Amino acid sequence: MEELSSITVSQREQFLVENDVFGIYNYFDAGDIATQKFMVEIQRDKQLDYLMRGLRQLAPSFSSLDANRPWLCYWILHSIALLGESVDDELENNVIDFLGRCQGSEGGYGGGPGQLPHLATSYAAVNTLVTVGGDKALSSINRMHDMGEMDVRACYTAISIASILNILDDELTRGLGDYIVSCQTYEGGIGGEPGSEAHGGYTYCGLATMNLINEVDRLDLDTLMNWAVHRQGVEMGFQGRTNKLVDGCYTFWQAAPCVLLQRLYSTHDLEGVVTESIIHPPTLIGECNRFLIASVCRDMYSCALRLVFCTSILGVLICFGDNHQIPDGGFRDKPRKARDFYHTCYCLSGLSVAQHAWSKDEGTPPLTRDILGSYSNLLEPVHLLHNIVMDRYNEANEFFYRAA
Ligand SMILES: CC(C)=CCC/C(C)=C/CC/C(C)=C/COP(=O)(O)OP(=O)(O)O
Ligand SMILES: [Zn+2]
Repeated sequence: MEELSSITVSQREQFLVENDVFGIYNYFDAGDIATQKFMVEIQRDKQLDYLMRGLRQLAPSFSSLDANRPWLCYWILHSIALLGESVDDELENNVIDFLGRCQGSEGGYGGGPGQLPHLATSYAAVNTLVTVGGDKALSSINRMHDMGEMDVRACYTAISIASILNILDDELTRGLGDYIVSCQTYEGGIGGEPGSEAHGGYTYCGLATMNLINEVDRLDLDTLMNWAVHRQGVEMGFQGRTNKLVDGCYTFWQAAPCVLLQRLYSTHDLEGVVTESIIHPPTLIGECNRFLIASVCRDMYSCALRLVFCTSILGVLICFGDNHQIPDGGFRDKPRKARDFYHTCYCLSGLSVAQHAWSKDEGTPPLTRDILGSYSNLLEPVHLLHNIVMDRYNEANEFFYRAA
């Protein structure tokens, strides 16, 4: 402890996280096959139980999230959809009715009934209604809109909503590409505003937006990719920004950009950059020095990419949602933190992205080697630009195409 007193707060926190995480990996490595299998198994029943209970009733401590109620609907319903399940008609109707009461008279959704509409809660509400699916949910959305804020998350939520609802036009996209390009930093990632530090959350938002408005080639994609793959630390999880702690939710915010870029490189015929890698999830389990592998591969996209995906799956399953420490389902930020619906949503989303990263097309299921643990861990694929389960997105796409 004497040694610890001479280091900074951040170094101390990093040290403690590494200690926790390596303790879990050592426990995993020392375990027999049955223990290891159990630790990497997504316990669907327990996850669903946690999510369903949250959808019906929340504890009084959730009152601090009163301005985020559409987000709670999205985190929970999207997690349920990722697990390949849906809710009964009564709950669906309650969700549609509740979100209807959050909708402003001039369009947009507030954080709760009577609250001012906000782009972020509008994004959560639209994604929830698309996830619920069906004419009643989709036709409950009033497609009028009103712009307000100015940062990369606001750009993304507005464009994501407009794209899904089929109301994207030149007026909405004018100057947007210039703004996002101006938010890409010297590190390669994207910050929330010009001059701000690159961060995984905004990098996802910026890259997804540039894809949606067909201007992605204007970003420096090589430095972006380089920045994103280097956000994975020795703990195997991802950090949101340089020198910060890993956190389970960045498994989505950082891995989705990696997959988006990988697909972009493939369609631009730059397959040499992303070639088949020799490292597969089973090779990593119980194997000697995974950290050595990480450092050897640091500058090779091919290895780095597959490594990113398989180690992040391992990390997420045993550190952010491990069965021996969160026996009742749910995922969390990091060891010692409590589970919550936000981290459950984004850990599961990141797992899905990683599982489906190597599928050739939408209809082709992933190979067994790309699913860590049993194949029953397979999650539904998501639309990378909206983080909505693919078949729900396709239904909404057709619906709003007809409604145009
Ligand atoms: C569509 C949508 C919801 C987008 C949100 C994207 C997102 C997650 C943005 C992150 C914002 C941010 C700077 C967090 C830093 O928090 P921190 O300092 O507590 O965390 P850190 O140490 O991990 O950076
Ligand atoms: Zn987080």
